[in-house]
Amino acid sequence: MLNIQGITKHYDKMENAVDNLTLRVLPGEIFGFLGPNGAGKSTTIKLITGMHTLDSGTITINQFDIKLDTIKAKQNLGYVPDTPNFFLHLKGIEYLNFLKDVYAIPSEKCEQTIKTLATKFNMLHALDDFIQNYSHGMRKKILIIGSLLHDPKVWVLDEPLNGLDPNAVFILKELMREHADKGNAVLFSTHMLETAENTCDKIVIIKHGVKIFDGVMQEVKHKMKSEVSLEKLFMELTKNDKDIN
Ligand SMILES: Nc1ncnc2c1ncn2[C@@H]1O[C@H](COP(=O)(O)OP(=O)(O)OP(=O)(O)O)[C@@H](O)[C@H]1O
Repeated sequence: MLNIQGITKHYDKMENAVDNLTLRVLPGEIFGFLGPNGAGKSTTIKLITGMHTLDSGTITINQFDIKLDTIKAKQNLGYVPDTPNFFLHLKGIEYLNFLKDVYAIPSEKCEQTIKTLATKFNMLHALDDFIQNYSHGMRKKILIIGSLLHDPKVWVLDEPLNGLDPNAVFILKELMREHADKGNAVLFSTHMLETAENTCDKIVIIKHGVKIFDGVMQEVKHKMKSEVSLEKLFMELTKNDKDIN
């Protein structure tokens, strides 16, 4: 459903920020995207969204190529950026209604989704306030709500857990599971390994833009013949630069 094939991106530095990366997120899967600071996670996610252009490789979102069929690809994508400081001059409800118009979502359906999600995230009371006056976590929540209004086939979240309170983390994990269980694909980046371990069906670890692990925890445990934690695996892989996959 999300198909990333041999993508490469470099900025002005000599080395690639993302280097020949391939990964697939299938319908029904939650994919955890891990890696040390500067590994290339946000760059990859921005390539998926079309905010950055690919040097080479292809990305398809529900079979629509982000380069060749940009509008359709974006219609199938829900995106939560890592920094939530957007549309600060709008009220929460104005931002959500703006998205309703952009994605041409029927009003009744949209209102219902807003009500359901805002209630879950304890944001109903804040919808008439300006986003500028929101806390970091509230800004994150309004972006999460907005990213789901059009019921995207592929939901991509860049460090969504940062700044959320424990209740919101719980709700978000539930929403990711529900969204995947409806046959959609979910990919999120995080440094919170314990959450990744208990939320994700599969994980990929990258370093210097290169994939160093891609698989399911059960496979890892089997391969290493021990009950290894994701934290231990991560430390080992990112320290030694070894590809055990
Ligand atoms: N706009 C940019 N211009 C130039 N270099 C950039 C830009 N954005 C990212 N980079 C570089 O690309 C590399 C990958 O950065 P990226 O933000 O994708 O990493 P990340 O895995 O998301 O890191 P973190 O976990 O710290 O958020 C880094 O070396 C970074 O300095």
